[in-house]
Amino acid sequence: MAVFASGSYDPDSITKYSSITEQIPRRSIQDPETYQLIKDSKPVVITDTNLVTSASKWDLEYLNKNLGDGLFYVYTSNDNRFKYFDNKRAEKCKSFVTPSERHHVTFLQFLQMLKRCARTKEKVYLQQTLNDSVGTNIVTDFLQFNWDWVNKCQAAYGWGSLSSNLLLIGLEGNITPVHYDEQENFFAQISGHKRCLLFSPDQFDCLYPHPVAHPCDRQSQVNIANPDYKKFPRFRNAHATEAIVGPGDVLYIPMYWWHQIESLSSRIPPVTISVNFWYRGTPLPDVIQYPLSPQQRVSVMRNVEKMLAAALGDAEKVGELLRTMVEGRYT
Ligand SMILES: CCC[C@@H](CC(=O)O)C(=O)C(=O)O
Ligand SMILES: [Zn+2]
Repeated sequence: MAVFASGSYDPDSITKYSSITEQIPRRSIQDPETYQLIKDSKPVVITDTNLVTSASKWDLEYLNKNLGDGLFYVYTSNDNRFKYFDNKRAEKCKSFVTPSERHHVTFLQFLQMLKRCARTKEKVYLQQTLNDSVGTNIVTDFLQFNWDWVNKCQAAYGWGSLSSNLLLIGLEGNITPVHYDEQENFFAQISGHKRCLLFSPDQFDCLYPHPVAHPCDRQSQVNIANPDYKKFPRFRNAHATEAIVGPGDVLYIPMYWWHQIESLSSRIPPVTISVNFWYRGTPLPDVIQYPLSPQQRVSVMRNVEKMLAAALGDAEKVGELLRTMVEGRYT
């Protein structure tokens, strides 16, 4: 494997997908278009926010010294895909095979797992909400994030409160497969490069999410690297927009936008480090404007699935009822 200069990535490590059609714009915080894109709930890479500059010194050694002796959620996967699943639902769903395994370990144990991956080809992904168990140096770095800028954005767009900052430490090749979140997200890249593929919320019908009651709610059933066009024919019509983010870049992932995030390979640094900023969405407007936005349609579909599961007393019966309601009547 070639060694790449620090801070670069191997362009050959980028899987070619047919569904990519355009690039996500890269803009400065000085550029008014940046704020128009965010206002329009459109993705944009903001290149000079200094949002997490205080974390640019975060590497495995510094984090091991300063993250404290708390426990961290670390996922292991036999392939390189880390598809999110709801642990509680997974435990209730006997037929569900977990796509990865969740471990609760110290940072030192995480480093040992990383070392083992070099031998076993297993993949590992630390995904931990930053909490008050971290050491004082990390608290200092955290307080030195550019809160002035991000708080101004939160207020300007009427977003809800910051729900969490998730620390992500991944290996080259790690993939978080296509899914959407019900939160606004400033995704800050600290170390290494990640390739981000985004699909607009109006492509819900091309991306076939699992049922809302399923452990993989919000996750697409389509593996975009090897789509099953028999089961998911409309994926042929999907079109993605792409960005490669590097240290200092902040990608705005609007709420309900589908995204797949891939850690690109480089040798220096051996891992990718990111911190996301998840904000609760804007509260519902007093007066609903019609036609509904694609995001509002997704929210309505989610509520219908939840309501029917509750009304029937069994989420497994929702599909049959919907087919009875629609087939031959609403087609
Ligand atoms: C568990 C969250 C993973 C992250 C993507 C990634 O960096 O792998 C993401 O999907 C998000 O920030 O919304
Ligand atoms: Zn996400």
